[in-house]
Amino acid sequence: MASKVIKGGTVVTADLTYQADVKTEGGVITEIGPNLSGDEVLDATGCYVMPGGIDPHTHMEMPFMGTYSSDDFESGTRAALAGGTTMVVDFCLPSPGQSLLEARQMWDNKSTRANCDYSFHMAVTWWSEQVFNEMPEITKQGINTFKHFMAYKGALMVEDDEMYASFKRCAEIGALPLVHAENGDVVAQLQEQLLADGNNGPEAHAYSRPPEVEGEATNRAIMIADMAGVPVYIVHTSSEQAHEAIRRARQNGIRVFGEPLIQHLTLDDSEYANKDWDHAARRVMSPPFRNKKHQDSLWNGLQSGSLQVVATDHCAFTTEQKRYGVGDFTKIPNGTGGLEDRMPMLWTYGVNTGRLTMNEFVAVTSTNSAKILNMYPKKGAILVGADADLVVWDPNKEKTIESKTQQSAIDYNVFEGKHVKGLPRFTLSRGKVMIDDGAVKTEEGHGKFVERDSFGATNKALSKWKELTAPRKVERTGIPASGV
Ligand SMILES: NC(=O)NCCC(=O)O
Ligand SMILES: [Zn+2]
Ligand SMILES: [Zn+2]
Repeated sequence: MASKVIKGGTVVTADLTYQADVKTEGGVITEIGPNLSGDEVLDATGCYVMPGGIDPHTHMEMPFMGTYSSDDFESGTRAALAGGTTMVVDFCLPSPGQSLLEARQMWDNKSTRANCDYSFHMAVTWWSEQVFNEMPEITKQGINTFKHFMAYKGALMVEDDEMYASFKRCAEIGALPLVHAENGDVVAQLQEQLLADGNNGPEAHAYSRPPEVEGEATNRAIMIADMAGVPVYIVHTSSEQAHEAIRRARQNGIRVFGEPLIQHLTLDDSEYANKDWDHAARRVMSPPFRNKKHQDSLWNGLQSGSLQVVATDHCAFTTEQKRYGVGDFTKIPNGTGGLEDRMPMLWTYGVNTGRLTMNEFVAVTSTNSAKILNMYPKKGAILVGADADLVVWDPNKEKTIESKTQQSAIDYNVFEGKHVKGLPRFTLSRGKVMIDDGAVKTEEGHGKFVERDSFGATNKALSKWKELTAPRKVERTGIPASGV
């Protein structure tokens, strides 16, 4: 591949902002500095050159609620690149009783179509000696994160004893557990009651998942992880109650990460009151959208560092699929899209409003994920030797989001009508220009699997600490004779 120089821009990383050209060759960054030359020049005048976005939470072609999410690895990663995201981390989802290795194979087959690099989390959807035995093999295959669902009773949900066993296994093999934290038993009861009362519309989805079910489960997951001696990552943190549990734990020295979604940061629960059934159902996801108080809490968490990354949980269903739930909200496939819009929306509502600095933006959209998931500085960095996954960000480029021009395969967009200012001029995946001033030049199959080793920095630090503070038998002399 010919060398390229990104010229005349301002490099923005998680910790620095400076003027420099960036040269790429063979898919990696080879030089950073003034007046560089190369075979091809990309004009970055007036732009910020940033590490490409990493979305740590997506679901392509996910088998869920009797259907499959509609974006596959081709359309999903095309949408990602169009919005400045150069890597996604998707979930291998074994069906109950299925081997983890077999599920991995299935996701390998689907991901051959990816336009950008990707990695996988492995879900623990059932528990047995087989799962226990296969977990280390999965980490040897470059997957160091295991997802647990505390919700979706009767489907993906695991019980506390299973979660504790799996967390302990994660601690042994240096893996990081991820948790969807909602109290699935309480949700199931609330769903039943709402339906019995004739509350069957999409708004009842939100009523059945109040912030308390999330706060309780988040706290429980954190406490169980701490007892198992492993750090924990809470996905789609949407409420003050969940954030409060994370914040409190972090202040007490517990290793926990929190991941808000761009949807929860920028869209609120008034959407469910819309008179149009389709409008409300299209926004059904778990946890549901919250009110302004919760949104403020999430923004504050990103700013103060108690929440670390912004994801999408991209899991896109068409209107036709959402209509499976007409007359029974519990059958509306849960999930929303957002891959193309995460970076522009966060820039517009975060950086342009002063809630986030540009460096904080890079941290929460890219670098923090790379560090937490143990792939830094290959990903998430602008350093010599790092992969040339880059976005040349034009802070003056604007558009109104509309589904008719989006890359995603679905027929609507939950951000429809939002005006964003700040968009990619170029998006590069390992040095290849994929988005060129709005023109999509993606290449199906270009994406490669990114291996992530186990025993990341946080696992190492926590296991050392747990060893140091483990219960120890007190050795005594002169023990009195038993009283019996
Ligand atoms: N979030 C959601 O509603 N759908 C995707 C699956 C999940 O992450 O829970
Ligand atoms: Zn979830
Ligand atoms: Zn998800």
